[in-house]
Amino acid sequence: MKTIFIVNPSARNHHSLTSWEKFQKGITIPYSLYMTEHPDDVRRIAGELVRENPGESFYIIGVGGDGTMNSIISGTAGFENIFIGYIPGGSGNDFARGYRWPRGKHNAYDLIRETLHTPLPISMDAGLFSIGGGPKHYFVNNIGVGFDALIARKANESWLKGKLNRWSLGKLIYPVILCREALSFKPFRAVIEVDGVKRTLEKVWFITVSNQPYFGGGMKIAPEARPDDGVLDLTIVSGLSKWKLMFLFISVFFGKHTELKEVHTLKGRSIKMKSRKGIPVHADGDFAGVIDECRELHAEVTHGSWKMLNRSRWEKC
Ligand SMILES: Nc1ncnc2c1ncn2[C@@H]1O[C@H](COP(=O)(O)OP(=O)(O)OP(=O)(O)O)[C@@H](O)[C@H]1O
Repeated sequence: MKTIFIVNPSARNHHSLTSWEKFQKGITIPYSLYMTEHPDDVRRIAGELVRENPGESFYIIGVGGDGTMNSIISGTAGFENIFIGYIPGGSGNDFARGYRWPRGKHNAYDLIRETLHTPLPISMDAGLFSIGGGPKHYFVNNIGVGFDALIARKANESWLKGKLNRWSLGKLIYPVILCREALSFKPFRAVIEVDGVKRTLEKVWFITVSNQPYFGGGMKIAPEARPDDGVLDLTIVSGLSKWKLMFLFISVFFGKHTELKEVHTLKGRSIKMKSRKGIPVHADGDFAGVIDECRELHAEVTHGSWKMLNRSRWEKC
């Protein structure tokens, strides 16, 4: 079993490299290190490892945030002998929350070391999506259409996120942008199809399709979602007044928003979505495109498509 660390030096607005350099000094297990410049580098690295070491198994440990874990899982899905671990180093780290992985670097490292000689893999799901019949991409946490995608996009573009990340306060950007954008956002009509059943929804703020419960740095948007159950969880927010949006924003941290009459939940394996005007889409917190009448979103679950290296935290529940 070989251990490979794949570090995204640009996570947490480039602050992850400095914290990795400090952390690296404490690693006692043998490992190889790759710094990636682009998300696509991971597939090339995984391909080379598997070709050059036939029959060998690998622990691939991502170091970064949710975008980094998306790139690691997208780049390694389909390789039989790859087991994925994580050293959290991003701004939001919802991957750690949703996959019951330690959020502290040192605890995460201990968990990886625990299974070094006796792997305890667990198969996990991912989601696949495409827009307007374009290329398919993976998501590991969730995709969102509407207001949440708008917030994610504005937050990633904001100069303030970089400044806040310097003090590990990056997620404070979300309430700031939410208040600003809520004033001008216009809810939209959407047509969705879940496992073949069509519905037209009016005055939609956003629709999230989740593989695990968390998004936006700790908001429990899909409290019932499990990344190993073979289904995706939809959270639909529609017909909400602007003042109630603030209430929803607070209650979502506790997963209580689903009790509001404006919040509906569904489960499904195959989802289609379209809307009349250009509505933004995010995948794992990164802007992924827009949907409209001609550009439909398709999402599906890929059950058990990758392996996480330690199942011990799932056995306790
Ligand atoms: N393996 C990779 N190598 C280089 N860049 C990557 C890699 N994976 C993702 N990226 C890019 O780096 C950006 C930031 O990475 P990431 O999302 O991991 O950190 P973050 O935004 O600080 O954390 P979080 O998503 O948890 O809030 C991503 O938006 C993506 O474009």
